[in-house]
Amino acid sequence: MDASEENNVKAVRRSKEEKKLLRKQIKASHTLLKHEGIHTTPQLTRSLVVANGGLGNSVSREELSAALKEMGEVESLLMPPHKPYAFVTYRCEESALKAYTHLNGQKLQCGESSVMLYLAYVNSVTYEEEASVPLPEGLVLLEDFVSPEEEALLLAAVDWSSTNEDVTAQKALKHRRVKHYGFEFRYDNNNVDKDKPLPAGIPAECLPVLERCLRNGQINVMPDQLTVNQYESGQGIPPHVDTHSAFEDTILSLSLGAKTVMEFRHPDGRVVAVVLPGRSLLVMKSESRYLWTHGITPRKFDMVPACEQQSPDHVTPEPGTRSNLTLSKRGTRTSFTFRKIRPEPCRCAFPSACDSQGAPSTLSPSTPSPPALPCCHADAARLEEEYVHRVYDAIASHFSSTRHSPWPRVCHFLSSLPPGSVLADVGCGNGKYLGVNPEMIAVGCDRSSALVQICAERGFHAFVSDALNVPLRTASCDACISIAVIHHFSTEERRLAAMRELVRLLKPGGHALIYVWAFEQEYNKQRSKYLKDHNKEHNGKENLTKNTSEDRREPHGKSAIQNSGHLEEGYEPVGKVTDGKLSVHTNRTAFNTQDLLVPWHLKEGKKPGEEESGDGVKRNKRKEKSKKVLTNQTRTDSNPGLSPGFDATMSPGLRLETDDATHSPGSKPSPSGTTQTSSSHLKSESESHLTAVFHRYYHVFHQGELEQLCSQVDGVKVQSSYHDQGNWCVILEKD
Ligand SMILES: O=C(O)CCC(=O)C(=O)O
Ligand SMILES: [Fe+2]
Ligand SMILES: [Zn+2]
Repeated sequence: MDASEENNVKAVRRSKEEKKLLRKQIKASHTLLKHEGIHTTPQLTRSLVVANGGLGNSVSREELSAALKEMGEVESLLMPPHKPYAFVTYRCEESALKAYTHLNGQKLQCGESSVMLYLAYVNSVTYEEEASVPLPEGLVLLEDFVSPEEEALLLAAVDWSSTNEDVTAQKALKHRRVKHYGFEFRYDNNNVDKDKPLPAGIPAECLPVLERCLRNGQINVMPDQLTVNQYESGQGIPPHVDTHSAFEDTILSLSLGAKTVMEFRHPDGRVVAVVLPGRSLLVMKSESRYLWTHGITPRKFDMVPACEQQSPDHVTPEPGTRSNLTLSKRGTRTSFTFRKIRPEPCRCAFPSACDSQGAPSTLSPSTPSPPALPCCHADAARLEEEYVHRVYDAIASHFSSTRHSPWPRVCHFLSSLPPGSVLADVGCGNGKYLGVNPEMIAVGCDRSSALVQICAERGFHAFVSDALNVPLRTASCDACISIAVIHHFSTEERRLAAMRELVRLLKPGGHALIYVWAFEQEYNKQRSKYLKDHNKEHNGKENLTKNTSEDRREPHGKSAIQNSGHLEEGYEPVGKVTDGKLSVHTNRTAFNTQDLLVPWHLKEGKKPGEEESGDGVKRNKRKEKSKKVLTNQTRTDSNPGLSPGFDATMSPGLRLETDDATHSPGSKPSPSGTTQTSSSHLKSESESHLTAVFHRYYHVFHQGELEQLCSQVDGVKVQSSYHDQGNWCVILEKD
């Protein structure tokens, strides 16, 4: 080939790449318009939207900012929380042009992974910032309360290596380790034995700090109880109210070491995230102490204001409504929580949260009533965000640790695909189907970035995507699978849209396999494993039986679900949507409604590292463990519709690196305030466990419903349909 031929080939290749880039860019612009209402323009302007360069893609402000600054002087960089895009405005158009030319279609390295950036000009940067939420009443954060020297002294005062556990009641909880001084706080009854002081009182090193608090008026009596919590990155404490009957009003929490974000939740759904820097003192009094829950979501990154000096309170509304946020990596944090034992019953002004005044244990945060079935697209999206996406992100690692047996009939479908077939697994979870047939090219996507991260760690190709809008070319796949995904869409319209999207990806003649959870758990006189396991539970497996029955009468379930004082209602299996609200299903029982919330329990109290991700041996071990301790819904590999698990997110061995969003599923109010229910709450449990209950939304399909849905999709026919262990399944073929 002579030089001119070579140049021609290069030019052709270049133009092919350019075309490809253009296509991708158009697609990105289209998505921005469709989902976010962002209009891009072909005209050169100073502002650009950077698709894939958002906090929602785990891109940090620093990383993006560094790349953008290389192109010219940046006037502003707006990174809306949780979004997969950012806006940049340059001082002049030349810089914007340079950024467009050099960064569009280029990879940005973020941490160990990279994202492909697509840039487009915008006429205006339209992102509505909401006013920041005030701190809960009675909450005060005092920064730099102790000096670095005092911090070192206090940290050194805690001897974690001590084997004399009786003295300080040291405990390795699953999500953190704790030591108690003065009195032990017992996680089994969420209270203290007031007549059993511990041999070790509050360490002398704390006294100067406490005296300062007395002098400054933060407290008016000397505390006599100290709990030291130590959190590694990825660990947390479930949302709770410190038991009223155990402790007096004021609670001091001194943060040492790495900063973290503590979320405060009001029963009306308001959530305030407070950044606690190292060496700061948090004073919780009155409403913030008695009524709001406080908790730390277990994750490895927090969203914090990008410019910390600006905001003395470090308050960010949740879900994030400020755009000047960045990701902050967590490190080890040690907190000293000082409290005064309460000798008499509490007579606070918050009886709904007061155990002395008849409310359930204070560790159960009060949360509002469950959501109603959505009546519009926006409501549906919010419901799914709260009751599907956040839950899966929260349970991702445990979910993954219990999902290792691929379903035989799904495997059969995959194995029968010819070598070289391109497969898309939409809603791939931990990727358990991506490696089934090594002869094919399999790519997965999932709405949960935490699960996608697990796929990546396992060496699978996966990306974060909503099933309604998969960024793959039309007709690019020989086969698609959607296993236990479509039942999480809360309107028929959205279920249909998900199906259409799946079909869009297929080549003519391509096949899609779809599994959804069935209303009919008994079919052809055969009960599904899901129901059968219920029987087992009633035949002697003691701790399982206990879990099941607890599900039914768990008193705190009540407060989480309906927030009233009658313990028996609200957590009963409810046969229909009552007063417009979704009902809560009782696990391992037959369904009696199609749209429901399936409770799911996260336990705290296991030893750290018990569930590590890793090889098959470890996984098997985990499975054994799981059998012993998991609550009823955790042994549900027999049904892909159920995400099993005790708390995985709090499991150190399985923590994910990219948990940017806040997570405690259910912990945030929806932006509109229409779905205010928390999808998780805490209950106290015996055996030193704390259990958080999560609720996932499901629409279980009646017989024939899946086929009926398929019939509304043009250009595809149902090749076969069947019932498989409590699921309705179809294989579609594209015309
Ligand atoms: O770590 C903290 O700051 C809070 C600890 C806490 O809430 C507790 O132990 O009750
Ligand atoms: Fe607390
Ligand atoms: Zn009280």
